[in-house]
Amino acid sequence: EQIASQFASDDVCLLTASPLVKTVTNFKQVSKTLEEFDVEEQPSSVLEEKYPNLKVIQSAVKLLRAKEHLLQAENGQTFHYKKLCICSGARPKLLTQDNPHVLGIRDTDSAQEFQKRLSKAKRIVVIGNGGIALELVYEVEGCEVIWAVKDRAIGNTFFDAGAAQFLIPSLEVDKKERSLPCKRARYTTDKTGAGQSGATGELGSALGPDWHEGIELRGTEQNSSGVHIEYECEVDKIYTQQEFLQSQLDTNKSELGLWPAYVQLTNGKIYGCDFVVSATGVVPNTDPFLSGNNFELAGDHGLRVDDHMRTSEQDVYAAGDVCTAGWEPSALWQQMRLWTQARQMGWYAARCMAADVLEEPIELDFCFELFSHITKFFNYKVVLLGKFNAQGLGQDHELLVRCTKGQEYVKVVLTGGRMVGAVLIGETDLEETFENLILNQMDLSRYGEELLNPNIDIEDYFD
Ligand SMILES: Cc1cc2nc3c(=O)[nH]c(=O)nc-3n(C[C@H](O)[C@H](O)[C@H](O)COP(=O)(O)OP(=O)(O)OC[C@H]3O[C@@H](n4cnc5c(N)ncnc54)[C@H](O)[C@@H]3O)c2cc1C
Ligand SMILES: NC(=O)C1=CN([C@@H]2O[C@H](COP(=O)(O)OP(=O)(O)OC[C@H]3O[C@@H](n4cnc5c(N)ncnc54)[C@H](OP(=O)(O)O)[C@@H]3O)[C@@H](O)[C@H]2O)C=CC1
Repeated sequence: EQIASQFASDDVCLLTASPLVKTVTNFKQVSKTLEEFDVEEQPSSVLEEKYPNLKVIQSAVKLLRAKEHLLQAENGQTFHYKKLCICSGARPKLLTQDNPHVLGIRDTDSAQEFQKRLSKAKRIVVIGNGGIALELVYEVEGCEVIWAVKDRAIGNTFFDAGAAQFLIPSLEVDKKERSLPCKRARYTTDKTGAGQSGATGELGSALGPDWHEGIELRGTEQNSSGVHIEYECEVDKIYTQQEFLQSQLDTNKSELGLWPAYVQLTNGKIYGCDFVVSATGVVPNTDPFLSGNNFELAGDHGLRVDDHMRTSEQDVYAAGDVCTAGWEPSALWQQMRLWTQARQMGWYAARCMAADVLEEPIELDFCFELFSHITKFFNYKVVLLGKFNAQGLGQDHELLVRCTKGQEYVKVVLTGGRMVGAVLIGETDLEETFENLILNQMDLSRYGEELLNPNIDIEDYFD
């Protein structure tokens, strides 16, 4: 959209493997860096009507020859470009490939497959301790969930053990008694039921906020059988029923019951289950269509981009989950593969492409100054700012925490008396003030613990 509006008389092509195009709507800048928006899937005609110079072509790219500036699509068309931006996202990094008992969740198709399998399940095992696992264990009903996490506390990619402690009781509350959802970015999925995947069957767009809204995530049991958490363990082995029964494992097999699959954890425990959800992160979508070029990849296999979102191939930019920020980041920003950052990177990459064509200078956008994310976990609004988990600070930091059970959890990270990060759970109303305190790096030493005193209106304090 940004390129099409900046170069109204040039042809812009959006090549996508998905039949529907995701668009950002109701964009709202909540504060300097925090933003809220909806993500909607729309037919490509909506976008083409808005930008007459934009053409949406629904066909997966099968080959890129960057030196020749050309792309080949699966529908047989060849495209010559002046500038190209790769936004091919990421795919689930599954525990094991091609195991029919292991599912990942990424797009509408995989979410529907999950729902179908869940509707016949009594027990599932969820592996991983990030965004998807947190959402699933809370949303699934009528099915026992065994949740195996590597860490000592839940949700390690998003918060610390204190926040986890605050959230855990929500898992025990009966779903009917849970409070109403709070406001957050809404993601709407295609209601026609049209699948998203392209010809390769693997290229649907990632789901986003509230993907589970409107999908019933229910197993076969009448009552919710709850979530059982196994801490500090990983998967040792996954057995099919036949493999398990034939194995020499020193365990009472009949006691474990008869299940389609069995998961052996590194703590020695074995659980029978209907299937396993591998919510173990993502890997950028770079193959096979980018092979044969000279792209520099980062350690996480993302396309490394510089501060102008340029890859190592000339005139090829990248944005979103597929890329890895290769510039020296601000002390308060880190990359996380999220909607917010995908939108910001796409918008900034387009501006960089335009600046390069027009030979104009461009500075790294302000949104990369401070990490910020608004989301929802266990029905609580969650705001993450800066080095919210004291990432990279070693021992050189101090934490201040305020917690009211069932209501709010506030944590700030200070280093040298200055605020560098915060986790805000619940309706704290502190995000804007804390964002300002982090951005202006004011010395807060003299306020000490008063900073989180609930009887002080902190907004007035620092006005
Ligand atoms: C279950 C789930 C829940 C999530 N919840 C949240 C959340 O609450 N908040 C949040 O901020 N983030 C969330 N995320 C993360 C967020 O969805 C991603 O960070 C975001 O979608 C990345 O956007 P992207 O455009 O880079 O990639 P994608 O959205 O994955 O889009 C990539 C596009 O590239 C296309 N494509 C791939 N290969 C090709 C090819 N060869 N040719 C043509 N087209 C191709 C695909 O069809 C797709 O349309 C969630 C992710 C998942 C899986
Ligand atoms: N509300 C939100 O903002 C949401 C965001 N998302 C995003 O969607 C994407 C996919 O989500 P998700 O898959 O949950 O990815 P995440 O990166 O959020 O979490 C992956 C989790 O799996 C763990 N893990 C990795 N490998 C293994 C393994 N072999 N065994 C056990 N655990 C392992 C990771 O631990 P470690 O970190 O120690 O490697 C981490 O806890 C992410 O980019 C995520 O940010 C998804 C849902 C909601």
